[in-house]
Amino acid sequence: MMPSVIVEAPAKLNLSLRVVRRRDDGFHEIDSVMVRLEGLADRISLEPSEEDAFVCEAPGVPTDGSNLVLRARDLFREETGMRQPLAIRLEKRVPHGAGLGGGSSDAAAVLAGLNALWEGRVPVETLQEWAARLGSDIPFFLGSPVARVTGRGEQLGPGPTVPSLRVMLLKPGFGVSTPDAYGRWKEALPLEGMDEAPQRFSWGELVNDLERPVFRKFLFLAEVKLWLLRQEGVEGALMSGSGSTMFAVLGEGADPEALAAAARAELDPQLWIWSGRTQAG
Ligand SMILES: C[C@](O)(CO)[C@H](O)COP(=O)(O)OP(=O)(O)OC[C@H]1O[C@@H](n2ccc(N)nc2=O)[C@H](O)[C@@H]1O
Ligand SMILES: Nc1ncnc2c1ncn2[C@@H]1O[C@H](COP(=O)(O)OP(=O)(O)OP(=O)(O)O)[C@@H](O)[C@H]1O
Repeated sequence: MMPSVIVEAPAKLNLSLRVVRRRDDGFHEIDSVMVRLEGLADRISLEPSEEDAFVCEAPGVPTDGSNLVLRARDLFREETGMRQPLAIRLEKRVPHGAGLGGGSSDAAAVLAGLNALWEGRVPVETLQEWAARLGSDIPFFLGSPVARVTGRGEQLGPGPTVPSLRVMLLKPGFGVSTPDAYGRWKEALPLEGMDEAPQRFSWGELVNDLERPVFRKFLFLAEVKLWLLRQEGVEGALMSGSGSTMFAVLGEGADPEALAAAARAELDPQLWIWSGRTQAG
């Protein structure tokens, strides 16, 4: 019997997300700098067994064939002919509907993990081609921790040199649907009082063209951004991907625990909050 493997599936942030145009196939051409996070990751165990099984206890995450973990498993099997039954367990730590690429990262981790069980026979470029069939964001998770992505998100290029950034993530109880966010792009009018200009840093800029359409529907997210920008030690604030996670880039003087307590007291006691670092590129 093959050995088992445990793979980590880290979350991502979009430091910049420019939407260039809507394509004829309904997808949007984007130009984005994506970074992976250090220490915020789902965990997936892939255990060769007598028959297939899949366990995921996270509320709201599908356990049927629509879960990206199973879609990645099935695609790997179709392409390689690997037949070994597997007991798969997915432990979610990354919230879903959050713009953190949780499901995408799970799919990439399964492709990489199954390839490890398959003695690394599939080159990473081929895994990335398969990944792109499952979702636009997935190839990124099989490449460098910082990358510039174009096309519908599946074309990877070298990213800028970004140091490990101190960040704080805040997510309200609701999620945002990615197709809905892209669908509202362009129609949305500017929001009064909202400065959409890129926030510039020595390593690049923070900007997200999906903020305007998403903020129009979820004004609370605009409030979170403005609140963050007023706090001491916060150097920048942005929505990640299509939301609903808002993140702050923290200066060395910021106190994440005090910030989290203030956010819960002043914005929403139910906020999910995580603080840590991005992986350096
Ligand atoms: C918002 C981001 O997270 C930013 O990194 C991604 O662009 C989303 O990528 P994803 O979740 O992997 O998206 P997919 O699963 O490929 O697509 C879901 C849906 O989002 C919309 N979509 C997605 C990617 C893209 N470049 N343009 C789009 O219009 C399409 O309606 C698509 O049917
Ligand atoms: N392994 C998975 N983990 C989480 N959600 C999954 C998974 N597989 C399928 N889904 C479905 O996909 C939806 C979006 O989840 P996901 O975590 O990928 O969203 P997201 O944070 O918006 O990602 P992105 O940043 O790629 O837009 C979920 O609400 C769920 O129905």
